[in-house]
Amino acid sequence: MADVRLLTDEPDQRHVLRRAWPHLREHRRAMAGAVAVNLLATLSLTLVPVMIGRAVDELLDGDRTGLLVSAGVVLGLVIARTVLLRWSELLLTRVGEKVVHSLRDLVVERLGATSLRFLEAHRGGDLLQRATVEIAELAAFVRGQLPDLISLSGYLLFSVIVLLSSSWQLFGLLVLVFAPPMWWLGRRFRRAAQKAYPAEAAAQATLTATFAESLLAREQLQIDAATGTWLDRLRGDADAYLGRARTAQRGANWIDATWVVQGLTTAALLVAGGFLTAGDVVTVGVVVTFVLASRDLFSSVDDFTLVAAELVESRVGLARLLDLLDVTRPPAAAPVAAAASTRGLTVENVSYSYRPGEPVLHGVSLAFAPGEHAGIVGETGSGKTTLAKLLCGLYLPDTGVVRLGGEDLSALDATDLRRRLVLIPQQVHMVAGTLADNLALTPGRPGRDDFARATEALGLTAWVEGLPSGFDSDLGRRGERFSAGERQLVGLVRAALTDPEVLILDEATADLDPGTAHRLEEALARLRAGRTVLVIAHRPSTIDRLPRVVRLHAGRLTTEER
Ligand SMILES: Nc1ncnc2c1ncn2[C@@H]1O[C@H](COP(=O)(O)OP(=O)(O)OP(=O)(O)O)[C@@H](O)[C@H]1O
Repeated sequence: MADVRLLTDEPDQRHVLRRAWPHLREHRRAMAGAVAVNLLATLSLTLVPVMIGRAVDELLDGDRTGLLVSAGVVLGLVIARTVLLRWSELLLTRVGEKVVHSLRDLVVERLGATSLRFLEAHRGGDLLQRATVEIAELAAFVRGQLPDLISLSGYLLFSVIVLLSSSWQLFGLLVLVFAPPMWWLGRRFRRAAQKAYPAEAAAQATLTATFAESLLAREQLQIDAATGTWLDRLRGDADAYLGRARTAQRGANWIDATWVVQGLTTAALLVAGGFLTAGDVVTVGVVVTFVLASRDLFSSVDDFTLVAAELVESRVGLARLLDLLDVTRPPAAAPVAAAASTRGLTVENVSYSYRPGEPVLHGVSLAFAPGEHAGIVGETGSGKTTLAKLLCGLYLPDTGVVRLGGEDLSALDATDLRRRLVLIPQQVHMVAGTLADNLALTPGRPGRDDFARATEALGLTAWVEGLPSGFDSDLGRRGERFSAGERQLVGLVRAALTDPEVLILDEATADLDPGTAHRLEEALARLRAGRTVLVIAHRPSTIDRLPRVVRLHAGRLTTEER
């Protein structure tokens, strides 16, 4: 089985910022500016208790002028802090949004370009969760908590400098009474959170995946009266999620114990301050500065505890996002082997398995000349669709090689490949919108005139004109207003717009009405000229018309029928 790197439910949390740095690098100037303004705002806040302490001393000394100056400085600091804080929040939000935006674009780009095998190996809901919910949470964190987090870090740093220079004795006391229990509580919280939050995120992704799958399969579940069983499964996932969310919540309870530590510290500062002022070691103003600053410090720690939970969650989300970006990173360009001298499309000793040790194709070798028209037939499950996907490079073979014009498909540029080889699957997928919206999903961004030219060339103008609003006909959320055959007509028009060297049509197995079957045959006959056309044929009428037919049986080529 060809290697496919898989996503991890609970990816490594270590060094997430360092790993995210390549995505942040281009924003580093804007980030540095925003952080600098934020730190200035924090410095203004840190100086307020110092000025109040000085004002208290001036009041006790009867120094009115000094008191007025100090009061004016306090006012100035508060105003400066308010203005600077708003400004920094604005800057941080702006740069944060830009980072999140570019991450989202990158995720969409990577998922769009990643291999079919990778997509099939993961539950759609998990990818959805990483590409939408986790990015949205990251954006919310950037808007809501990131400015607080930077302020808090700055505040801690400035407080230490200011308080240490005011009184080393009171500072020592503050450190002794406050820091050890806070460190211990923080450690308990971190330990609990490190396990609980990734587990909670993984359980949430599982629940999203199960729910997304039940929506897709809703019709089948109703037909089979299996909704109840499925609901049990959904309930099981929901219970698992709730259990993990509760564990995460219990971890957060450690944070509440910080209140007791805060009370103890204030009491200790007041008592020690009383003794120190009585012995003329410090002034009353310094004690006031310490009590006020420690209150600010406590409220910062409270804020920090709130932010800490969000921080851990965002870190988990970021780690899951980086995991997705990591495993979908395009491989380094392989050295291009010298082109073999073969022409057309060749399959050389190709094997493929979806699950290790269970090959569905065994050493298949085939060659289709340029301009050849051939059919691939075989019973259900014989490997026709798998072969078609290998032939157009959607899967890479486990062993062997598929070449176009002598070049290994895996060495071709992805965009070039998609232009040269087009597959029309049995079930052509449509997006919500009009026929024009769906035709626009073709390389080269074709417009109305191109649509008209392509339908004309395929003899489908009358068919389009017969639709309620021509190219503007609404096809429903997933194109459900079109039958399987009509969707294949859309696929053929898209193929005509792409103009590939090789066209592979996996014929729809659903019964086609005679009108649609005739249009498909006619359009395919017109599209044939000058290109290789391979049809995975199911209908006897198609098989009868094919000049060459190869047959697969249980993943092996059996006979060339003509
Ligand atoms: N995405 C997948 N994951 C796992 N197994 C798969 C996948 N797609 C196909 N298979 C298995 O591979 C085998 C070949 O399937 P494939 O669809 O290629 O056969 P087929 O000849 O095209 O069948 P049909 O005529 O019914 O379309 C089958 O056993 C099928 O169950």
